Amino acid sequence: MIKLNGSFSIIRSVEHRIKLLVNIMGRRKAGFRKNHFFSHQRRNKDNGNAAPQEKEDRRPYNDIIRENEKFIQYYKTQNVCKPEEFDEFITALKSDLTSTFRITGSKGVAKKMLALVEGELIKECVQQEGDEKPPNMYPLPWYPNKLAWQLDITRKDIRRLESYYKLHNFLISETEHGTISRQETVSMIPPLVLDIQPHHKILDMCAAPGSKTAQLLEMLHQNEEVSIPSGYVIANDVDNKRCYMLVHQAKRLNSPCVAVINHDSAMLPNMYETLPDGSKQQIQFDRILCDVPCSGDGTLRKNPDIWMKWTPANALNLHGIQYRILRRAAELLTVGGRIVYSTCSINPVENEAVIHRMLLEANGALELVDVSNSLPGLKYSPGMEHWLVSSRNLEFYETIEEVDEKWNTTIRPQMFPPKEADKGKYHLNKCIRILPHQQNTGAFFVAVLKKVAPLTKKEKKNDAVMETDVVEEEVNDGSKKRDFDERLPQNQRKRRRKDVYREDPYVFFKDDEPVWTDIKNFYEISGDFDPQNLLTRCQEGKKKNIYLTSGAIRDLVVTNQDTIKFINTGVKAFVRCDNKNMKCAFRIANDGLESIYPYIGDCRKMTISNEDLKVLLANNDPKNAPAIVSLSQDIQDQVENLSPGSCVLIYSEKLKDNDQEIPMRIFISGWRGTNSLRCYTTQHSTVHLLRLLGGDISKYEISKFKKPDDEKPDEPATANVVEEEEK
Ligand SMILES: C[S@@+](CC[C@H](N)C(=O)[O-])C[C@H]1O[C@@H](n2cnc3c(N)ncnc32)[C@H](O)[C@@H]1O
Repeated sequence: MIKLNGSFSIIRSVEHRIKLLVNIMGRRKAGFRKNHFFSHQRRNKDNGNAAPQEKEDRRPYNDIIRENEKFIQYYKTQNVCKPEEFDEFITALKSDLTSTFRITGSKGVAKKMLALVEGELIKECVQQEGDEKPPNMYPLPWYPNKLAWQLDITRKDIRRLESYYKLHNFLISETEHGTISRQETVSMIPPLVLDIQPHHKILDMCAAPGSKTAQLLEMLHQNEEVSIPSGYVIANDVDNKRCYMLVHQAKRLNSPCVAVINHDSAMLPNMYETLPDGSKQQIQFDRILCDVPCSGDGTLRKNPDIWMKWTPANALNLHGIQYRILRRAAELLTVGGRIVYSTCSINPVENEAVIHRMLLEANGALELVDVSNSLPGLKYSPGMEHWLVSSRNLEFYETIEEVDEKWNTTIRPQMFPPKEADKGKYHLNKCIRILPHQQNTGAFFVAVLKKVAPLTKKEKKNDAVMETDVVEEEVNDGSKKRDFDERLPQNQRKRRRKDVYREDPYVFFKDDEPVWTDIKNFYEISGDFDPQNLLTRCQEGKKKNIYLTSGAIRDLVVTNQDTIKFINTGVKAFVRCDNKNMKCAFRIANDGLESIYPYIGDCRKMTISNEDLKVLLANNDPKNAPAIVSLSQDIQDQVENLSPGSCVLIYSEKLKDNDQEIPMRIFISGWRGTNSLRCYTTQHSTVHLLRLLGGDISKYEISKFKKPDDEKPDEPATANVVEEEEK
């Protein structure tokens, strides 16, 4: 055992012992699970990582003392960075985090957004009057196509300083519209190294609030030629409330290829899919993200309250659940598939120790992958191959044999590093550890694992299967199909009966769905479209909204809805609108338009010019829709062939990229009235589109700092309407 400074290595007084006991008993009362793995319910809502926030700790961040002697001693002893860098490491951790965002959307839209960010945004929003040196704003070198940007302004300042209100408005409206994602720099890394392809079956095991799920979905939709990719993302979180944050994320991205589910991922039931011959087979995922719950000390810059409650015990308590989540992921992964394991913790017990334990148990079936080449320019430290395990009192141990008996329940043998002779076997140096001073970010840990062989059942020891044993389910070969009703272990079957499913049902269309004939005829939907992928959320009565899923998601929901708690799926494709002028009771919704557009007949499509679209956007109040005669002759000619009702407006532009031309196409749900034309857009989308088209957005550029009397906008100000949600 290595003893540090005496003040930490022993419990000094009887009073202290009593205090500790009372503390522990208090916690037990509240429920062990709640205080540990489920404590995210009380954590900062935007990352679910930080240590539990006690009531008495709630104070303004400025008042928080960013000191913790144990923390300093712990990481100094662990040698997380070179000794000469340690002060820089701590200084960086004590400073506030800067802001970052990613540009998303189709290639064309992203290109145009990038031009705005590089041009106007810097000039207008960042550089302030009289600023000699504007804040630095730069693209992250390792993120493809300059689509991720870091601003050396803190998120707090952007929110707080009046001079940045335009930047704040920009970030809010574009985030709500879905064209940018506000995401921490380091949090962008796991999806990048998962190497996603559009046909992949992807599982995001701990997904809420969903910034990485969003990134996974964007990557799934990378081939713009295909409106509905064959792959999908299953986004899971154990916390029911946080699942609805995932629903919000998924809604922004309008994908028919995502389902949100609500389970403890360490015990995620097997899921099944239907083969062409109608038989069922267990799903083996191609890619799995395990962004596990963690102590979150890598987020100290964003969540400084962690300074006050950090202790080595947090990591010891989390190691078990982190490992069990990773182990379940390894079971659900196909051979040849990839897992990314990530945490925003600096602690090797939550990082390398979990990976080492997994590699050891997998016995050669999993290998660490070196992904350094896919992140050019990223500064990081290689994974640690040696670390110490410390008690909550900062007694450090090299091996399990040294551990004092009193820590037997908290310090486990699997938390220790590989023995010197075995070091080379595991290549833990292939893990990536990002420290805050390396490029002014939060701290983060990423490991990429590849499954090279099926997991095998380990030998039983003393007639008892060890807790750590890995058992691969019988899967995938068709010959080993399991009785469908028996796929859950006993304990989960009981639990299922107790569960109350509050979600509305997912009612997929049948072949002869009565409303479908009208929709199909009115929009001249092509025969390639499978109406069975449409669903409603009500069994009976008038259908209000009709949602679309991909065929694979439909099969997943239908096949697994008895055992999987689906929280949400489907993108809104049609909305009821009982307008007597239209021969169909449903209008097209903007949300599903990108997916459904190729199937809609030309009879309901119109092309629209920049000028006409700007006029529609500036007047999209239904009572004030522009008269058709006030629009261009081209629009008037097209309208002649279009009966009143819902239609698609198509705006196209060709963007120059060196010698290449990149097409940008935007689809908007429109309404051809008897004498007028309008588009359906929310205020955020209106602002976004006007921005993209070079229109006037001055009436939306309202400073939230101005008192209502100073300025009376004729529409509510963007910044006042929606509060931002960041990760
Ligand atoms: C680090 S956060 C995930 C952040 C998310 N991946 C993102 O990028 O937005 C960890 C999440 O794990 C969830 N969680 C904790 N224990 C879990 C478990 N056993 N199974 C599934 N999710 C769990 C928490 O509710 C929390 O939302």
